[in-house]
Amino acid sequence: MKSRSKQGIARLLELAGEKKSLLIWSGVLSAGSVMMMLVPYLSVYFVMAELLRHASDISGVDGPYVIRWAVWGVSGMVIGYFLMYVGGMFSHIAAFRILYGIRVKLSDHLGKLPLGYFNKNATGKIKKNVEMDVERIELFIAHQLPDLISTAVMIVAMLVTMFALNVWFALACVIPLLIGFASQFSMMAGQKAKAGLREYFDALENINASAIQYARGMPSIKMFGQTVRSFRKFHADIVRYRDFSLHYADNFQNGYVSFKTIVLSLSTFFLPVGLFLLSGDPDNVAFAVTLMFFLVLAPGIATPVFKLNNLASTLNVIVEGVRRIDRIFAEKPIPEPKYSYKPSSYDVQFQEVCFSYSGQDDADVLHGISFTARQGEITALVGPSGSGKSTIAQLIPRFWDVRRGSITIGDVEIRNMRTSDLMDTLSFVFQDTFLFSDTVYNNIAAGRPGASPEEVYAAARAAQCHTFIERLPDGYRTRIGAGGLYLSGGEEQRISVARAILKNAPILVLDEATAYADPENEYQMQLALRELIKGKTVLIIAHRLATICEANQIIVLQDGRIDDSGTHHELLSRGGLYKTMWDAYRMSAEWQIDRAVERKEASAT
Ligand SMILES: Nc1ncnc2c1ncn2[C@@H]1O[C@H](COP(=O)(O)OP(=O)(O)OP(=O)(O)O)[C@@H](O)[C@H]1O
Repeated sequence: MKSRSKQGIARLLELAGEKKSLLIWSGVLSAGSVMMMLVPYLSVYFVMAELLRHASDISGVDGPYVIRWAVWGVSGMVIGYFLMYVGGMFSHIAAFRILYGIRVKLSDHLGKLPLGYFNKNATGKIKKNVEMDVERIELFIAHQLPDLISTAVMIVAMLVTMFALNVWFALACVIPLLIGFASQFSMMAGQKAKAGLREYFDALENINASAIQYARGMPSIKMFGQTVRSFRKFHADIVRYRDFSLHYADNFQNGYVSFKTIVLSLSTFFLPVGLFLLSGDPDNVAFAVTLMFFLVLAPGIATPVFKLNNLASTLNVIVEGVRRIDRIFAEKPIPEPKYSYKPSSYDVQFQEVCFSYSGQDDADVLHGISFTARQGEITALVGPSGSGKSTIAQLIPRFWDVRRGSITIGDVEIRNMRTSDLMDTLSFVFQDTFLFSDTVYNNIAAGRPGASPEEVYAAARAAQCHTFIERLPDGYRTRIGAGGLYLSGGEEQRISVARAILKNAPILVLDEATAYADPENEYQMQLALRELIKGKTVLIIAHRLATICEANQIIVLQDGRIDDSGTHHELLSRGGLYKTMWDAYRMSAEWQIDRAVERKEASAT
């Protein structure tokens, strides 16, 4: 926990771990490079001084001395560039290693978070944290950090030189500089500025989240003839971002303008001092040279000072970015047990399970659910929409943890199994199929890494998808998803069934697995599933009640409670909610048949 107290660069370095030495080297080399880059300035000074000293008799100039300084000047520049190049290499290597490290850590951590986290945080927001904030860190480490060091060193070196040459001139430069910085600093580093930056990040995250929602919702927007303005959230977020940015920039205006005016007019401050002192001793050549040197050097300090100012504001952005990345790391993963128990049998038992998505007991969507899905049997969950079927199914792989009660597999509470062990015992076919942007083959093979091609093809055959895959342009090598081919809902679902068949886990959860299948395919899939479920604990959620008539046990749910349970015939004979649902289902099926017959007769006449 101690590490969490670190912030900004320190936390970044901590995240960077062993790559710290590269950063230090890059800083040292950048500082060295800047020192070398100052040598040409010094050489100009000494050459000028020599020339002015012998202005009345140029033949008295020490030629070898002038040449020596010229060589020093050129060498300093060459060495400076070389050090800058090597330092840049180091900082880039460090930056990309850090980028890689943080991304791997983040994705690993995100993978362990309960699904509730993704519910609470929109995809766009997570994407911004994982992509933009991390990317900014790379930019900062690779370019801006060495720049920051070299700029700071350059300013210090220039100031030291100034003080060495003439304390009064130097003070006449430094005091205005400090006043300028103070006016900037008060605006940039105060609590108000920090809060502003936080608000700026929030506005940016909101825009990201609503932009993604906007793009995803495009079919509905088009379908219902909505305009951009009518997609209120996105529009409101854009307006909020604009207003906030303008207001935020406005706040800095006065400070920045006075800072810039002061830094750009440093000669206004030291020139009167210089002329006043020179008027008392007009023949002092050395003093005149120093004044001239200041006239060259003082405007030269403006560039690094502006740079330092910009980099300092970037630093604030980085600190806030790191804070947001840390916020993801601070999210608690699903707790893993110290020792993982492995079940020896695979009955799935719910005991008095209560659950709410928010964690609050007054928002429970499941109330005291108890049932056992036996190994080798099919248990079906039925009930009206929103009665809690999918929630029950998703508690088994611990997408969320129960609020009260327990779920056991065999004799092991699932919270006493490591996630990897729990996942090994489960195959899940979701209502909303998710396929990776990858080849069809890899999508199926994801079910069991290391499976042989024959096993992958056999799973595809069993899931009734081999034939349509063979017909795709590149067969199993066809890429699907973004940048590839799109499949129909039924095809996607059969590929996910093939994935589950390949995994061949002892517990199988099918959440509307045949929802998209047409009658012919549904029959084929039923055959495939019959093969798949032999000897396994099977939990099926189905709206089409015909597909679960033969289940060993049907659990009827209503409003998150078990209304009844039994076999199809038992439930029908009791005449409760199940019978009502069955009658409604039959009627709708008959209505569909009647409609089909009518259409056929109409087309025949
Ligand atoms: N991610 C979620 N966050 C908050 N509430 C949710 C979430 N998912 C479902 N719910 C709520 O939990 C309750 C049960 O939903 P669930 O999806 O389990 O029902 P279901 O019986 O599977 O419905 P359907 O047949 O329509 O899929 C509903 O009131 C729903 O609004």
